Amino acid sequence: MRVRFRGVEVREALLLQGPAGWGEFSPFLEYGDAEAARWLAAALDSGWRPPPAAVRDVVPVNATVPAVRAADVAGVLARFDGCTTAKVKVAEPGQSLSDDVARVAEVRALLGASGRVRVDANGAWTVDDARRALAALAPYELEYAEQPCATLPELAALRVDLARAGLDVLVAADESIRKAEDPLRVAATGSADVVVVKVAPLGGVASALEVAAACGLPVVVSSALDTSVGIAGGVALAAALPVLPFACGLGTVGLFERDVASAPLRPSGGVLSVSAASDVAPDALAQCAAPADRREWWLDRLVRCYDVLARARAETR
Ligand SMILES: O=C(O)CCC(=O)c1ccccc1C(=O)O
Ligand SMILES: [Mg+2]
Repeated sequence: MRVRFRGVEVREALLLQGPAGWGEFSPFLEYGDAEAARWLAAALDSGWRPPPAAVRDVVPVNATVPAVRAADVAGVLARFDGCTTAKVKVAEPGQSLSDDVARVAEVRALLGASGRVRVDANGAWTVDDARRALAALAPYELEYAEQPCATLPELAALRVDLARAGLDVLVAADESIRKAEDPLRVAATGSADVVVVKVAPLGGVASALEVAAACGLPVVVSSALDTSVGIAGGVALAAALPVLPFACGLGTVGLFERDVASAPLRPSGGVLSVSAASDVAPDALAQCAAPADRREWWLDRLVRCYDVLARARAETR
C-alpha cells in the first residue's frame, strides 16, 4: 500500500486460475474461515463462470481517500485520474471530528462545487456522534454517509434523526450488507437509502447481482481493496446492473504500489472501461510474490475455506 488503509499496510491475495479466468481470494487476515469462505466462493465463481451480460461500456469510479492529513489529500486525489467523486474515510480511531472536517473540506475545495463527496465511517459513530458529525460536515454537501453506525437499528434511528434535523444526507450500508447473515434485512428494515455491494464478501458476481436486485435500493459497487483480478469482478457486476446512479469504489488499485496485472485496472478520465482486459502478468506476479511462510499460510487457509464450502454444499444437497 502507498498509504495505510483500514489498518492494512501490505495487502495479501491468493490468485487462482480457472477455465474462465483468474479469481482472487483475499479475505482480510483477521477474518475467520466461515466469513473467508464466502470470498473463496467469489474466487471460484470468477475462475469457473463467465461474467453476466454487460449493459454499459464504462463504469464511473470514485477516488478513495484514506484517513490522511488534509495536506496529503491532493497527493491521494492525483492517483485517481479524472474522478469527480471522492469517498473520504472518517471516524478513524485516534483522530477527531476536526480532522475529519479538515480532510472533507480539503476534498471539497479540490473537487469544486460540481464534485461529489461522500464519507465512510465504517460503523464507528453512535447515532449522536453521527448526527453531530454530519451536521458539522453539512457545509460540504455530502452525497451520502457510508455505514455511519454499526447496527441496523442505529442506522434506521439516524435516518429519522437526520430528517428531523433537516440534514439532507443519504445513508449507505456497507458492513451491514457484506458482513450480515442476511444482507436483505437492510432494505426490509428501512435502515439505508443506498446499498454498497462488494463481490468478494457476497460470494461472487452472480450472487452479488441477486442481492442487489432483491434489495431494491440504489447500488454502489465497491472494491474490497482487491488487486486488478478482484476489481475486474466489481466492474463486471457494475456493468451488469440495470441502473448505476453513483460512481463506484473500484479505483482502489491506485492505492497500491504495485499490482499483478500488465495493465492495472486504474480509472482514466474518471471511469473504468468494461472491456479493458487486464491480464495477470508473469513478471508483475513475480514482483508481488509472497514469502514462503505467507504462501503456506494462504494455502492452508484455502484448504480450510474450501472445506467450509464443501460442507455447506453437502448440507444443502
Ligand atoms: O469504496 C471505496 O471507495 C473503496 C473501497 C473501500 O473503501 C473499502 C475497501 C476495503 C475494505 C473496506 C472498504 C470500505 O468501504 O469500508
Ligand atoms: Mg465502507
